[in-house]
Amino acid sequence: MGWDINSFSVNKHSCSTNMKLHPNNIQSIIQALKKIFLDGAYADDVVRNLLQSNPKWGSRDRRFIASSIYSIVRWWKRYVFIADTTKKDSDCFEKVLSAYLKETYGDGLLTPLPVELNEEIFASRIKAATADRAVQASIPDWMDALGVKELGKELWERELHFSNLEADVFIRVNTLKHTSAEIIKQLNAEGIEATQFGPYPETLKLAERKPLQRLHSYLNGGYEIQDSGSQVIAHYLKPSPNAFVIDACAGAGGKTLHLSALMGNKGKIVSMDIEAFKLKELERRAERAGTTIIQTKVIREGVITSLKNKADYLLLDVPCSGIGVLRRNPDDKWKLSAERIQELTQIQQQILQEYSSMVKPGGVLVYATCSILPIENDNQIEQFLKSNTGFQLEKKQTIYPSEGGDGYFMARLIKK
Ligand SMILES: C[S@@+](CC[C@H](N)C(=O)[O-])C[C@H]1O[C@@H](n2cnc3c(N)ncnc32)[C@H](O)[C@@H]1O
Repeated sequence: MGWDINSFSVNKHSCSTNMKLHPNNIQSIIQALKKIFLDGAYADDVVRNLLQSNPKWGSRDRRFIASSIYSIVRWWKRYVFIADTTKKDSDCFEKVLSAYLKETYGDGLLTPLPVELNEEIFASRIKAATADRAVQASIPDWMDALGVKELGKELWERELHFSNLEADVFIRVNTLKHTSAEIIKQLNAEGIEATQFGPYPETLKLAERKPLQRLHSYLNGGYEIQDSGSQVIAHYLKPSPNAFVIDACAGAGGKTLHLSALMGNKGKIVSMDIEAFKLKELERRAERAGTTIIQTKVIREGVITSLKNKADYLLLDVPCSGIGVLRRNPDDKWKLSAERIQELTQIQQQILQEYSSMVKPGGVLVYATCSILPIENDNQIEQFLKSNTGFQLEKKQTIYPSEGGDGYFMARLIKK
């Protein structure tokens, strides 16, 4: 089934309730957008700092400000088009915000917009936006062209639609400490509804987005916030208890922690990364999770060769474009470039070629990305297998955003 271009629906949560705009809120949103689009700051950081530095704002204002910023980041290109402006205009951000507010709240607005928009022109620009998929779906032209080239029009349009929806919140129950039923009960007591999602009992989906980090259930290490697709990867590696596992691009340890739980906290995991600060965060999370089998190691010269033929299981969760997780990180659309993806594919192949030497004969390697593009996924595995005939592909899988979570790829290889 193809996707109708009009299906890239925007903020149709159009509120019929009356909406008053406070000048302070408007200014805060405009300043935040300038930081994101002019200074290159990340939306998450900007929103967090803004809310933290204004503790007196009420919950309604906080929600309005955060959701306006995130929605405009997601739909930036479309609103720039509708407002008929460019970043070079001195009132670009006021116009874009006005277009967003007018479309979202319509007649419910009780105060004037930052910039008044002509009714007829506004309606005709909304209509004209539908003539161009990259405008209507709000993505850069180069990304739209790459998506079609990589996936074909039908699949790309479908995944684009799902990549523009607001992301659900998933958690992974820490089975070293609790069952899913126990966590569901604890969350209910804390006013949060959660249900099991997908093939694994430890994956729970929350009924609505709520801050979790200050809840007892979270602080006690009962669960981690982790997308449902991301939770498939540790199951793909499927390490047995007592095995020697290397997680070579471990970052802050989302997958390491899951692996240690699947191993029942038995065996050994060496979690490595080139960034020491990420491993420090991993150590903090490991302590909260109550796991004791993880050792962290910053990758320096000689580290990889010192582990040659040692791993029963190796996870390569390589750096990637993040095109599978755009609905969670919409500002990546504006920060990525075709050149950066090219560079990433070279790094991915280098990591595969070099780090695979750590797998012992009979051992298992899982290569994973949070991308749905074959250039970062299937093609990398194909290229690797051509020059590494000692490995054989056991299975591979792409998880698409249309399946409910974020998009991921994983391939499981066996060393003969
Ligand atoms: C997709 S992220 C990993 C996410 C992590 N596995 C998790 O589950 O939370 C990729 C990681 O690779 C690291 N990285 C980048 N280049 C690397 C290299 N040459 N060797 C090892 N790690 C690298 C990055 O610092 C980043 O933390």
